Amino acid sequence: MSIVSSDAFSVEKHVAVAAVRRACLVTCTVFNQLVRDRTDTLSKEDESPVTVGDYAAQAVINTILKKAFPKDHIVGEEGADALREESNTRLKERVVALATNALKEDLINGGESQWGLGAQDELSSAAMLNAIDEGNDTGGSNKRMWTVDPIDGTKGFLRGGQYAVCLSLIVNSRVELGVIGCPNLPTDPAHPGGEKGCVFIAVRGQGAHQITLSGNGAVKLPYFHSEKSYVLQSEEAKHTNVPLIRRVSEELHLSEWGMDSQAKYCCLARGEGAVYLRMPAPTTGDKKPYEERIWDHAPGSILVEEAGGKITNSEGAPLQFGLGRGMGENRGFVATIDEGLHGRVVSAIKRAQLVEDATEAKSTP
Ligand SMILES: Nc1ncnc2c1ncn2[C@@H]1O[C@H](COP(=O)(O)O)[C@@H](OP(=O)(O)O)[C@H]1O
Ligand SMILES: [Mg+2]
Ligand SMILES: [Mg+2]
Ligand SMILES: [Mg+2]
Repeated sequence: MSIVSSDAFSVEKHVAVAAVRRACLVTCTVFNQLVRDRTDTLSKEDESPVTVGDYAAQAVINTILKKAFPKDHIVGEEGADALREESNTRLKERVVALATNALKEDLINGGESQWGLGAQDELSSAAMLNAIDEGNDTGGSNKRMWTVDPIDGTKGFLRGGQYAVCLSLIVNSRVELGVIGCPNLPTDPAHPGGEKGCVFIAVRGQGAHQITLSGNGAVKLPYFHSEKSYVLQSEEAKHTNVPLIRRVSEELHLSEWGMDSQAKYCCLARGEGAVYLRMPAPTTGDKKPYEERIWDHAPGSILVEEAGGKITNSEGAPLQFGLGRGMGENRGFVATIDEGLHGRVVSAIKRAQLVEDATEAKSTP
């Protein structure tokens, strides 16, 4: 029999919160200084955007993780190859400067340990790029590994909407800890125009909490009850199956709420939404559906579970975090706080898929 003490993963939690808060210093600076005039953004091979903020935030998080837990593996979204190209020297210099500043800055309410760099410490450009590349682990089932998504919802970030800095710890395929920073999310759902900036923290068996980005307070999730019942879904139509979600929402009398990033999981966990629903976008020809990545769902999934909710794929099966960087065949995601509603959503999806299949069969000559 294993005995788990109630403060299991306590050091990991403090390190993860410091890493996410420091990474948020980067993303807020980048948004205020750079994104507004649309500089320092590259397109990745899949045409998704990556900004100076994605690179610098991953450098900050990985530097802190490697200092605290040198033996741990890291599965991070970004890699530093593009920054090593001569044509991107200016971008590289900005990344290094931004990451260095965020690692040195005093973290307000950072507690005893700031998990940053001392004033005298310097990291070379090469060391910073190597830190980004520490995130190139392939993932897998029997290891202790962190997932890092330095900016989740990069498109939301670029349009001044929701985005999230996301970190999780997975041990032998099970998510044990998740920390999500949402700099643009109101701290109080009852006052959407009020203070913004939240950090969400979940540890397996210890519940889920929200603190402010400046490190104040701790509210246990869920704590809010929204008057309307919302289905939270991607703002980006290409990331999901919009017509199918519409059918499910209509059947269950739920209102749709489009939002970028894992901020959706956070809103669900605190009680603002009823369902998080994500279904693979329809593909044409032989093209396979998009394979989801572990860093896009591991932190959000533990947040929902520790808030008392349930998350599975659209067929009611558990999510797979031990297959590698990807999550295997994409069957979508269903998360709810209310367990009874979860089953109703899974059934409604089945019915909506039958209608979808019948419509497709009719239109195929
Ligand atoms: N075709 C697709 N289907 C589903 N998800 C996709 C996708 N293309 C990219 N994504 C992922 O969707 C994430 C954003 O999710 P959401 O739609 O909930 O805002 C992106 O994270 P990044 O912004 O970190 O790249 C990216 O990993
Ligand atoms: Mg991306
Ligand atoms: Mg992401
Ligand atoms: Mg990202």
